[in-house]
Amino acid sequence: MVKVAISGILGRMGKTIAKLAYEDSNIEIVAGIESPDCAHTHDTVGEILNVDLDAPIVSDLSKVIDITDVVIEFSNSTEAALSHLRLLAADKNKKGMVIGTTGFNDEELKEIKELSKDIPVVLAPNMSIGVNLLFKLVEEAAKALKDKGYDIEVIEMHHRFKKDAPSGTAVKLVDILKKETGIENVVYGRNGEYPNGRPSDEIAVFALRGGDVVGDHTVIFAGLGERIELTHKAGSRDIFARGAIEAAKWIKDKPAGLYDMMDVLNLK
Ligand SMILES: NC(=O)C1=CN([C@@H]2O[C@H](COP(=O)(O)OP(=O)(O)OC[C@H]3O[C@@H](n4cnc5c(N)ncnc54)[C@H](OP(=O)(O)O)[C@@H]3O)[C@@H](O)[C@H]2O)C=CC1
Ligand SMILES: O=C(O)C1=N[C@H](C(=O)O)C[C@H](O)C1
Repeated sequence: MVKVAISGILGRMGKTIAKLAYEDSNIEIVAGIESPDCAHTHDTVGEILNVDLDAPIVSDLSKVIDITDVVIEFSNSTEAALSHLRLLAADKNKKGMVIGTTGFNDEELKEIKELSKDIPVVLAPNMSIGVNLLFKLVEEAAKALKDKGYDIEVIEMHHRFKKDAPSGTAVKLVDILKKETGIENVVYGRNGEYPNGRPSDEIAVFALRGGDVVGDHTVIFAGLGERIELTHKAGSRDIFARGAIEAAKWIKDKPAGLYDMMDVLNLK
């Protein structure tokens, strides 16, 4: 049995994870964590799910750290996620953390790497099986098409409420593409004059926002006379939530270190 505290419990992902975790006989939800600034609409996770579950909703992780094995972090705040990680890393019991929050800057990522020397951390901008397979397929395609005259464009679309752009998944796709192709120049959108047309040594990223789109990602490799498009479309947040729950089970009792969903899903 893995005892989890879910951070961002009142959010879209927090509620989805709580619903699926409650149905999982190997998981016990011991607490929900919300922002100290949020309107305190629920006292327990049971009230959110409309079930008999007395797990308290708190705004201070230190109040529930002793009863928690793993924190599942899906707040929309990178500062909140980092402050939770700092607390866990400093705790003598070395609990694990699964981080789904996106939008970390380079300095924050450096700190996550440093703190994960003390506790096991799964950090993944996308916890679905499909997207993690997409990462592999994109790596293969980029390897095969490197220096063969294919322009690379990345397009993502998400719901109108999303706070960060481009998505964490698109950032990871770009990291893979940069590594495999050696291209360093990344542009975000286009506007203006291009007298010499599209430079071959760039990767372009387009972040679309609108409506209730759960999350779409496409990588285009466009050559002269043909085009390959690798696309993943999420139809439900359950795919991310299931991944987060699997990661929480996987990370319990793992040695300290920084892991990703490729480790959890054995896709490496
Ligand atoms: N890795 C993955 O597979 C996926 C990652 N994500 C990422 O997860 C994050 C959350 O997404 P989503 O659920 O749609 O966002 P929501 O905005 O719906 O939910 C986030 C919740 O976090 C809360 N929050 C803010 N500050 C704190 C804090 N200090 N402690 C605890 N909770 C806090 C927010 O409260 P308030 O509203 O009051 O600010 C809100 O209730 C985003 O970064 C998103 O990109 C999303 C889907 C899949
Ligand atoms: O905010 C979201 O909704 C999502 N965020 C993640 C990201 O930024 O990549 C994953 C998913 O696409 C949904």
